[in-house]
Amino acid sequence: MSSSGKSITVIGSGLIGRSWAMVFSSGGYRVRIYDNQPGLAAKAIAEIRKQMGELEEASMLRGELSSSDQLALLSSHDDLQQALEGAFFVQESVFEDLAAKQSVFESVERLVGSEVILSSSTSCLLPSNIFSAVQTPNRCIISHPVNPPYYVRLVELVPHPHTLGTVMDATHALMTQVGQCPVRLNKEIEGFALNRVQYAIIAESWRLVEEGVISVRDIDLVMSEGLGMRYAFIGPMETMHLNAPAGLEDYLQRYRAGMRKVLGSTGPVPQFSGEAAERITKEMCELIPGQQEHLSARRERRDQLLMGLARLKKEQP
Ligand SMILES: NC(=O)C1=CN([C@@H]2O[C@H](COP(=O)(O)OP(=O)(O)OC[C@H]3O[C@@H](n4cnc5c(N)ncnc54)[C@H](O)[C@@H]3O)[C@@H](O)[C@H]2O)C=CC1
Ligand SMILES: O=C(O)[C@@H](O)C(=O)[C@H](O)[C@@H](O)CO
Repeated sequence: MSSSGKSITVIGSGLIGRSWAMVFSSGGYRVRIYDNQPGLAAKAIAEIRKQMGELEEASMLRGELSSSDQLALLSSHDDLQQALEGAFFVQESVFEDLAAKQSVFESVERLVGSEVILSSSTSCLLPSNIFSAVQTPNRCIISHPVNPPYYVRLVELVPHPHTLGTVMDATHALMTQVGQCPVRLNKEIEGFALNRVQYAIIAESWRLVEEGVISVRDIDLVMSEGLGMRYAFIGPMETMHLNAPAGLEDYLQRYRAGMRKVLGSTGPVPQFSGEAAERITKEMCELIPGQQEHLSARRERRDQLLMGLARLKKEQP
């Protein structure tokens, strides 16, 4: 898929809209950014200019083009029709509010051809709800990024019940071409995949802290120094596979009872409020300033871990 001369419109110039603009322009696409708050899209470009300069300075700018060439692809617009001119793909990134998103897509559909792909960045809203007022939902899709999208490249592609396979394929190709890592969901489900897993982890972590089983600091270490060190490089399926030299049945034989006992005792979803919330916030404010020194040690740990995982794979039959 060539980007030359092709245009993408980003609607909403906040944290995610800016990130999308940087990602798409890194792939050589012309990007028109629109925000309904006059002047905000222009401010977003000024912020992007600053970020791209810093990234280029640190040799971390994505794509083949220089920062000035990428910036030349960006334009800000306070008029929606102007922003949509020539777009083959529209990425909505307005507030996580169903009515706001429905209204955006109603307006957009009146201004673009039926072949233009309409995509939402929503974290959790279902496509069948977001696009409920769209006359031609077969060109609609969710492209859910993960914060910060410029560095965390996963994009969940979630179809509306009527989304065409060609629209899923074209969006997958676009996201791959701009360097993201798209995954395909075969149907819509609350929370998609990433947030279903993320919220399950958050719920159990919250419960263990709220019930005084473990401290705020230590539950985060369970993730950052334990599961996260593995999950940064291999997923849960590969983890099971590598943890069972005698095969998955062997793994399940060993852990099935334990998994059932643990999952059976996880109980109702926590309130996510009250004393635990205050305690977590207080402790995080005390902990975070000291975390910077960890980051510098990460690279060495990462290389050691990759070596360890490579050895695990080698030992596989
Ligand atoms: N913040 C995060 O970590 C992530 C957010 N998302 C999703 O991305 C979307 C955007 O999130 P953020 O960038 O964090 O929000 P944000 O609040 O930073 O930015 C939203 C922007 O949209 C603009 N806006 C609101 N209504 C508009 C309209 N009708 N037309 C044009 N512009 C409009 C606002 O002026 C604002 O600049 C949400 O759906 C969110 O759930 C997805 C993944 C991660
Ligand atoms: O965590 C993320 O970056 C994304 O999964 C999101 O969609 C939102 O931030 C979400 O987690 C907020 O609940």
